[in-house]
Amino acid sequence: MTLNAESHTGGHTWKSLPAAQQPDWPDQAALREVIAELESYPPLVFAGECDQLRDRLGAVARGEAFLLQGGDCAEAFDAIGADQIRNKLKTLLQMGAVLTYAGQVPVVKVGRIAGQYSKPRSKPTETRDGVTLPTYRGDSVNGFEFTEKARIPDPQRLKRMYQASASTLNLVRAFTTGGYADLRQVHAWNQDFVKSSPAGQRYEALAREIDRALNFMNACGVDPEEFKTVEFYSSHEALILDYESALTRTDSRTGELYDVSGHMVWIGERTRQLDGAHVEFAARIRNPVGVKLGPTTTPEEALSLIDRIDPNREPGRLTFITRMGADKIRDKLPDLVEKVTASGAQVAWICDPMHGNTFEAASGHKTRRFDDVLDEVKGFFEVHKGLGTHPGGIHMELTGDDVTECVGGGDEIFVDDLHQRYETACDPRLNRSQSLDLAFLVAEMYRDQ
Ligand SMILES: O=C[C@H](O)[C@H](O)COP(=O)(O)O
Ligand SMILES: C=C(OP(=O)(O)O)C(=O)O
Repeated sequence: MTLNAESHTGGHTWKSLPAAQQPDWPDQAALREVIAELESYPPLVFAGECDQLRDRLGAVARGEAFLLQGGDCAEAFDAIGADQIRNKLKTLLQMGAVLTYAGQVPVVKVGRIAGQYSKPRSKPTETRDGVTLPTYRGDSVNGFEFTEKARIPDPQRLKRMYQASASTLNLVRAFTTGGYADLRQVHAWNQDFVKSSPAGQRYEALAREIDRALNFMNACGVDPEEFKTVEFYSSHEALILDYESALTRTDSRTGELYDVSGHMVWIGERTRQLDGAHVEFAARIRNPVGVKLGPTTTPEEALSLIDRIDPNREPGRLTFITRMGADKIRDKLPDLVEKVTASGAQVAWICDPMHGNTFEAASGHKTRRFDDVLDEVKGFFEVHKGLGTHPGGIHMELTGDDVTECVGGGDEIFVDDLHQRYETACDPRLNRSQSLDLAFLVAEMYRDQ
């Protein structure tokens, strides 16, 4: 990987195109200084790791593996302590164990982590008690606090985003390769949880089965290295192009551009304009790329996105993350999948059952019903079963903490409970128990498929 001056000018074709959802940085000189500094920082991930993830996602696209992608709606600079990161990872590892064992499918694990600091918003401003301020756009841009000062976009935050991503990724790498993620730890990931929750108890029963299987293999003299570490990748929305461009480098092996801020990046529902900068950016980098598709997406748009981002029809290069809403998925998804499949493209189809199912509770909290989330996933599986295509995975907003942000689940949270631990900076996340409930139900759906 080299830092090639050329890559910051000639190759960055997206810079001349309109980019939606960008902050109004008030101090352009300060922004330029920050960008120059970011350009001198080392990569957070290596191009070879991105290639490896593209291969793994190729297996998902071919129907040989399942993608579990999840994490915070918005990571926060003040939440990068070891416990918080470990809790998130633990939840994803537990979900991965459930899907692998109960679903009997290899699971590709990708966090919404170590870079998910930027949020596209529906409105540019927010009004409280007659006071109107710029909306919060993620810790990479401005502060969550509702004050004039906090809400001014500050480019220094882009450096903090890099630093927070680096610290998080460092710990994630340590946890996933340093023994914590060893499959013989399946019980340890559940210790603080088992007694108090039905999902934890169900998980414990599964962990005992995994243990027996491991003991059996051990007794047969088999103790594969694959069980001792976990392959885990980072991902985030490539939203703030000043940041992503500064972290886009030319790979010395191939001369190709890679966004080295994360292994996989995705383009959101609000920034996937075919003539916009984000799609051009996605087309130019070699990382595996996701694109969110909401209910208004036409098959023609999906096909044009494929032509732009995956012209060589390379399985693993492009992942379509559909987020239709439980009430629309059965109507909207079939036409998309049918026409994309007929075109010969082999994209990975992933279900985001979160973003189409948000509503505001009477208390003013943005929330989601667990049952709607589940129903969208069910619809996703039904559509793919009907068409004979592969339901490739799920994309979740979740946390390892016992928050009360989404209603329902086995350990039921009611609308009146929302205020108890409502901690998200933007959208409501499934808590650990709801995440595990969902993993068990998805594993059943996958096996039945
Ligand atoms: O997480 C996704 C978006 O940033 C979010 O749904 C936008 O939320 P808003 O409608 O409150 O702006
Ligand atoms: C903003 C997001 O989703 P979408 O683009 O699908 O609304 C997100 O996943 O954080």
